Amino acid sequence: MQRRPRAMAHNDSQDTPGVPARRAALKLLDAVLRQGLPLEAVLDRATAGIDRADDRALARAIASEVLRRLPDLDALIDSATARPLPDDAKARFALRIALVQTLALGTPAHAAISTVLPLVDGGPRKLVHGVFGTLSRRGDTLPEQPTLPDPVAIRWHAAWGDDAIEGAELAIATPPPLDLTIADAARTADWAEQLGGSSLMPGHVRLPGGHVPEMPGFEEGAWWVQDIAASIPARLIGAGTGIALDICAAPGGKTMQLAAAGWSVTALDNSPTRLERLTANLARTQLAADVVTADALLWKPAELADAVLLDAPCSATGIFRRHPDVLHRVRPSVIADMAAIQARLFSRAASWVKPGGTLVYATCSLEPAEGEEQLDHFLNNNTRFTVDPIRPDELPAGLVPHSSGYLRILPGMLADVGGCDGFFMVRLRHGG
Ligand SMILES: C[S@@+](CC[C@H](N)C(=O)[O-])C[C@H]1O[C@@H](n2cnc3c(N)ncnc32)[C@H](O)[C@@H]1O
Repeated sequence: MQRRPRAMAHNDSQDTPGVPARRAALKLLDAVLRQGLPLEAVLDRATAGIDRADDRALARAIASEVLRRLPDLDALIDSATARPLPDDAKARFALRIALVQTLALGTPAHAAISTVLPLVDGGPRKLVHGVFGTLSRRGDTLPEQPTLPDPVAIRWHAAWGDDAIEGAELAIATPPPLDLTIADAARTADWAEQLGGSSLMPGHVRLPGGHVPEMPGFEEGAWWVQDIAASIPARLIGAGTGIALDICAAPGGKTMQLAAAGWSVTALDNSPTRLERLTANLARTQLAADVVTADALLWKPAELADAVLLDAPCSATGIFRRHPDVLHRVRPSVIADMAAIQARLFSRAASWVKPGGTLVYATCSLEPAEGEEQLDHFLNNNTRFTVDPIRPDELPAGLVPHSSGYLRILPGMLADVGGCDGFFMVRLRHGG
């Protein structure tokens, strides 16, 4: 484990305005880049003591943008130093934070550097000031198409080729749209009109953005936020009145889809805090499900289900647009660990499906080990199940099922209408 930057020990109350947000951004970057933690998991801790919501949001925005632009920021820094700074040098962290503000977030140069220099107090202030000044005078900019970190580019190139790399790099530079799933698909056109959005398929509305709690329909629970790709696994199960098990359910996007489609849903998750969000979502949308807090590797249902949805825990590399930390902290060992858990969950989920019933397996991952390879392994070990091929008419225009019947969503797909998350999903039928 590398050393921690000394700035961690500082008392925020001593700071001038603007500095606490940058100090929190430094803590977030330290947690992701050096400790390998998810940014969301450390957000509260890193921003503790910052009263203003907009300062907390700024800290997160700065850290996220650094993570999106890291290889290009580092190339700029290296071009202005005689010898490369170590990756974990406090000066490099400070420069990344200052530069991303001027080059990507529109902060004036004097504000960006004056709020970052206190982060290196008692350290290389002169160096940071000098490198920042050199780059500002040169008028260097970041490339329009950001560069993926090398290990990710190599891995995804080997799996998916040039187009996916190009698609991923362009996706990093484009703010993702806000997708909503409409509880009553028959009202899709009404909501698209009321909210000023467009629809890519029934039950879906896409907007450029928005302040969700203030938007019409939020309080009455007419819709919930869900990327269009994430809405497809539950759509593959369709409407029904039998028993559906959603066994990695929280925060509940797919549980709500299944409940709205008529199923008697049991929503299971092993995270009590994430299940609190699921329960609040059900209350807001006035949809019903039995909520169970349990480890799916130990739990068993009382009876077999007509449909089982396994939206398995995964590396989440498919959601890099909104969570760019995955580009840096998901290493091969993380993927292998997740794949081992997925294989166990997949075979347990299969044992809970009635003869003739449906099993959907999905991951928001761009790693074959969490998608195609899981399916191969499952089919080799569960001969009662066959792939129930996904049909093109079940998908938004622009997404096409693989010839083997599953759906692989890669970066660059749907790019002309704003893109979507990366996913793998397959529908299987229990042959009895
Ligand atoms: C991809 S997320 C699910 C997202 C959810 N299906 C939705 O649409 O809102 C995976 C979930 O699996 C849960 N999980 C991880 N390991 C689990 C286990 N062994 N048993 C039950 N849930 C688990 C996590 O807490 C997480 O909420």
